[in-house]
Parts: sequence; structure tokens; C-alpha cells
Amino acid sequence: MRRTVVIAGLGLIGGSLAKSIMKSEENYVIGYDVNQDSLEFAILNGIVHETSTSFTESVQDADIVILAAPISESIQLIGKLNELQLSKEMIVSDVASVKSSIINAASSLTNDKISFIGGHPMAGSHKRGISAAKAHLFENATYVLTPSIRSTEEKVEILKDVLKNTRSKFIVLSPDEHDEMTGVVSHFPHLIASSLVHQARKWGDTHSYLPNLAAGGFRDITRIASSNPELWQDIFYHNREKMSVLLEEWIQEMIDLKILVDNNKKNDMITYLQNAKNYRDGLPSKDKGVIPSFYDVYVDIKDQTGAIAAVVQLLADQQISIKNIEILEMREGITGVLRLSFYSKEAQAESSIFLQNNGFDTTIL
Ligand SMILES: NC(=O)C1=CN([C@@H]2O[C@H](COP(=O)(O)OP(=O)(O)OC[C@H]3O[C@@H](n4cnc5c(N)ncnc54)[C@H](O)[C@@H]3O)[C@@H](O)[C@H]2O)C=CC1
Ligand SMILES: O=C(O)C(=O)Cc1ccc(O)cc1
Repeated sequence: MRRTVVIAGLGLIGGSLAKSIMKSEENYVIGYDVNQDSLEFAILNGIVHETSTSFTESVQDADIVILAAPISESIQLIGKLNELQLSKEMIVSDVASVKSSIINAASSLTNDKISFIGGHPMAGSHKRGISAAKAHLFENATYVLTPSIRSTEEKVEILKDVLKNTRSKFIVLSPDEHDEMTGVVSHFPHLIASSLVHQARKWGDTHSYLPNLAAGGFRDITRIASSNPELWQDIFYHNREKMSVLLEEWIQEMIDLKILVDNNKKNDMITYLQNAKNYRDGLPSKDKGVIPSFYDVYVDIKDQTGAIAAVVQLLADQQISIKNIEILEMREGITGVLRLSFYSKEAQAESSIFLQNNGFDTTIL
């Protein structure tokens, strides 16, 4: 039986979900967005079967509705669900990065034909908008579900079935537990990344050469500061209580760290760094957890015409697929580093040895 799935908010996340849900012929997908360009893009690229410019009309006959707008907008859309006169049951879910305020809004739903199940696919990107949507965005990622009191096991199974082509791994959490944990490993690191960039920016005012010294480490730790500011403001606002507690904890951690630095005790500092390294190294890989860890090979490369193409061609000749390529620290006339990411440990090892045999210096960290 065909089921009608409405995705409200066809941006990075909504578009990526639409692409994966469209893979099953069981689903008829309708996209709703306030942005006409996103709707046109979705139709032109076959991302949905049909588009709509009216939320209430689009969801009228839906079996499943997924709210994928910014958090505050999704909360407004939940409010509109009470206006519907429904003739059949409907499962409503969302993708918001913070769950308590969504589930609070859902608890005010009076329509007993609606089963609300909160959702949060723990994968994304610093990009925004439907043009960045990818069907495989959530592959192997953790997908958190936070059922409201008015949903059942059976409805959760139906939702998982609709989302099965995301190939993500579902876990059920309470909204509070979700917000606490994502607060620690996702939201708070964004605040810190932005604060590190501000610190560097201020120093850059008096040391004009500073940006040229920002090496790989600074870029790695601040990558997420380049994400969509409106999205992150919305996340920090809705998770503000947890953010405030985490900031207090962090300030104390920084005070302790300052004492460690000032005391200049070699072994204490090594222990601090070693303990952090042990925990970081033991985090689950992309296959198992939320932190992506690909199989990377770093290739030293001269900044000369054709060097990157030569590396890519050598691997293509060996039929080795590259998942991602990133140029790190490439400056004119200076040896730079290419980070190649592979799908497996085997491809990582094979590529490294093969490139070495062809005259490149490679490193696996
Ligand atoms: N960006 C990321 O990495 C992740 C984001 N999320 C969550 O996904 C949601 C969407 O984020 P993105 O896709 O990144 O944002 P986006 O900016 O790429 O897309 C948002 C879309 O919603 C549309 N929109 C805005 N107001 C609307 C309304 N009232 N009704 C219908 N559509 C509306 C916009 O036109 C846009 O197409 C957010 O709630 C966010 O917390 C979840 C996981 C990862
Ligand atoms: O770019 C990154 O690493 C992210 O942090 C992606 C992300 C952003 C928001 C979420 O709610 C979940 C994942």
C-alpha cells in the first residue's frame, strides 16, 4: 500500500530525507517549503513527487509528516496541526537538533489521530539548503527517536520503516537525555569553536600575519564554526539551560587547566593530555557512533601543477574509490598536505603503500 509522506522544510536535512525516502516505491513524497526556489529545485531534480505551498493542504491526506524546518518554525507548524480535521491516523515526526521544546509543543496537540514521535538524525554538514542534500547523508549515523506519550511501539516501527533507506541506526531516548548528551558532544563544541575563532580574530587585529599561521589543528578544531549561524542560534536558544550548565563546567575546567599550565608540572600535563587522547581515540567510529572517523591518508604534496591529479589518477588506476579529498595547508611554493578519505581500512592501507611506492610521502594518523 502506498503511503503519503509530507516533508515540511526542504533544506539540507529535509531534502536529504526526501531523497532517501523516495528510494522506496511504497512512498509518495510531497514537499512543503516557504521558499519557492527550494520547491522548484526539488521538482526539477526529482527529489519529491509533488510540492505544495500550503502546509495544511499538503498534510491533509498524509500518513506521515516530517517537520524539517528550523526548530522554532517546526514548533509553529506543530501548532497548526491542531487546526486539521483528519479522517485517518497520522504519524508526525521532526528532525530538530533539540528535543524538549519540540516534545513540549507536541504535548499540546489535541488531535487524537496524531501520533507524535520526535526525531533527530545525528549527521549533517556546515552547508544549508536543498542543493546540499544527499541521499546518503545519514548512512550509519545514529538517528534518535523521542516518542511522545501519544505514540505507540507500533507507530515507532512504522516510522522506522519509512526511514529505513536512510540506513541510519535508531535509538530511543527521552528528550531530556537527548538534549543533555547532544549538548555535550554536538552543541557545546560549536560554542567553543566559535569562541576560539573570536580569540584568534582579536589577536589578528594586532598581529596581521596570524591568519597565515593558522595551521591544520586550528582549522580542524574550528571547522564547525563555519556552520549556518541562524541554525545554531536556534539550537543554542532551545537548549539554553543545558548550554549554561556546560559553560559553567567548562569555565571551571579552564580555571583548573590554567593552574596546570602555571604549575608547570611536566607529568601532570602529560597525564591530562594522555587521558584526553585515550578517551578521544576510544570514541566509536562513524560505523558505530556520532563522530565521523574516516580512513584517512595524508599525502605530502608539492604545490605544482598536476600533483593532485597524479595522486587521484594513480588510485583510480588501482580501482580504489576515494570518499573525500581535502587540501590542507597548500601554499604557493610550499609542500602541502592532501587528506584522502577512504571507505575501509583496507583501502586506506593499500592506497598509502601504493602512493609510497610511487614516490609520495604518506602518513596514517
Ligand atoms: N544542518 C545540520 O547539520 C542538521 C540540522 N538538523 C535540524 O534540521 C532542521 C533543518 O535544518 P537544515 O536542513 O540544516 O536547514 P536548512 O536551512 O538547510 O533548511 C531549512 C528549510 O526550511 C525551510 N523553512 C523555513 N521556515 C519554514 C516554514 N515555516 N515552513 C516550511 N519550511 C520552512 C527553509 O526555506 C529551508 O528550505 C533544523 O531543525 C535543525 O535543527 C538536524 C541534524 C543536522
Ligand atoms: O558538521 C558537523 O559535524 C555537525 O555538527 C553536524 C550536525 C549538526 C547539527 C546536528 O543536530 C547534528 C549534526
